[in-house]
Amino acid sequence: MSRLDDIPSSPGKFKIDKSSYFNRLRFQPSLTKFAFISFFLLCLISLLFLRSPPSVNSSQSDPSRRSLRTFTYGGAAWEKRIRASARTRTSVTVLVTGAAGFVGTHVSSALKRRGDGVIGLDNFNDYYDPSLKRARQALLERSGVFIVEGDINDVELLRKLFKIVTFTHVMHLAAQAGVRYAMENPSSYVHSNIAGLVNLLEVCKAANPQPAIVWASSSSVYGLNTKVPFSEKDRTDQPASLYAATKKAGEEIAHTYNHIYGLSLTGLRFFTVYGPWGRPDMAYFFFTKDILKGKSISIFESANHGTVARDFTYIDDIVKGCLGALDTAEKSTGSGGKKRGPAQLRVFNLGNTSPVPVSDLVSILERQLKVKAKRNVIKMPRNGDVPFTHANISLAQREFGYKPTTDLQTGLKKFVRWYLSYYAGEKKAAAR
Ligand SMILES: O=C(O)[C@H]1O[C@H](OP(=O)(O)OP(=O)(O)OC[C@H]2O[C@@H](n3ccc(=O)[nH]c3=O)[C@H](O)[C@@H]2O)[C@H](O)[C@@H](O)[C@H]1O
Repeated sequence: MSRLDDIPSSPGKFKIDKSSYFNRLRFQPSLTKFAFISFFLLCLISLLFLRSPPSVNSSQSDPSRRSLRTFTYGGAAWEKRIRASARTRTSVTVLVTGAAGFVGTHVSSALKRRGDGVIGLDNFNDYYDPSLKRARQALLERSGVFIVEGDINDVELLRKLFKIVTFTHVMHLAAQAGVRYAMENPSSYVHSNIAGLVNLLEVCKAANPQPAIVWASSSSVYGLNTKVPFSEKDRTDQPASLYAATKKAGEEIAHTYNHIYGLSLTGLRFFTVYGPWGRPDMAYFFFTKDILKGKSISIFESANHGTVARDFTYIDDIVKGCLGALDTAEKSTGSGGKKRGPAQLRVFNLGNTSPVPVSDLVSILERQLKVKAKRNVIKMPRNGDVPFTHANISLAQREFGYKPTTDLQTGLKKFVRWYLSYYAGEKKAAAR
């Protein structure tokens, strides 16, 4: 008879006779008992070892998982810095995720300037040059904002922060940005924009009191819509990129957490934000770099030589919109994971309401930089881009007086001034 024949055909019939097993054990000599206990302890230790978290600061080689790095945090000095940064002269204390990012830095700085308590959180990933993020961090530190290094997917860290500080608000700006990069690294979008959002909302929902949450959605949710200007009431079910799809998913997830847990949630659909301390992956930024280097730039055109245009929005206008949304956010109604009543759920466009063709953006840069661009006009690749965006901002105007005041010419002038001085400074530092 083979050993397989010992196993009954139905697993339900297979029962270990525990009583006889333990009875047998009881009557063994003490040496056997000792051997058994030692073996048991050894197994337990091995199990604990296998389940222990990865070593601190271990970096992952898979680029899609680069932001899963673990971080060192904790300790009295760390908590002291958090408490100091959270000190408020108003009644508002905000956790800003993505604080070392472009919008995150500007918003954190504005909140701190007006007296709010601000704690930043950022994973400093290498989607673009991390030294720029470090420079933004240094800027914020000088104004008293501490950025905790960590990932929004780290539930323990989030819980710890909520234990140390009573946040009245969360300004959730951490995300995997960029429309075209989604084709290169799709999982990073799922990781940050979906899993990270859910993780954060889970911690917020369980907090007592629950904070009100304002978060970054995107103009890209309008996808292939042709009706302009884009209004919040328009359909958003034809995203052109995975980035857009994850932001749209975020809006649906927000609905769920509002409905079940009473979280107050406000999504802001940003329209191509630009300005000083901006993102190097965005066209206005790398066009500037390439024009100065004498490299050719690709300018996309849509079908039949159509113009590709964007409702470029200056960072200071976006910051005003973020603060307006935060100041009009009502309190969440739940506590400790239980809903106590209906809570606020909002979505706003934050755009400039005047789309500009990309070729005009290049002409403005040429004038500001005093260098002629080497233009290479090509058909827009199928890369997730949409031909145009145009915001209707009447809702944000009505709700919190949102009124953009910076045109592209003025905004780019400020950007170019910053760009030249920032990179001249970097060159000088490198030469030293
Ligand atoms: O509003 C948003 O929600 C998004 O805004 C931004 O996306 P976009 O509006 O696509 O900005 P950006 O890449 O600067 O391209 C600008 C223009 O240049 C064109 N473009 C681009 C590259 C190129 O080589 N040539 C070109 O013509 C291109 O076709 C486009 O017309 C953010 O990156 C994104 O994270 C998200 O926040």
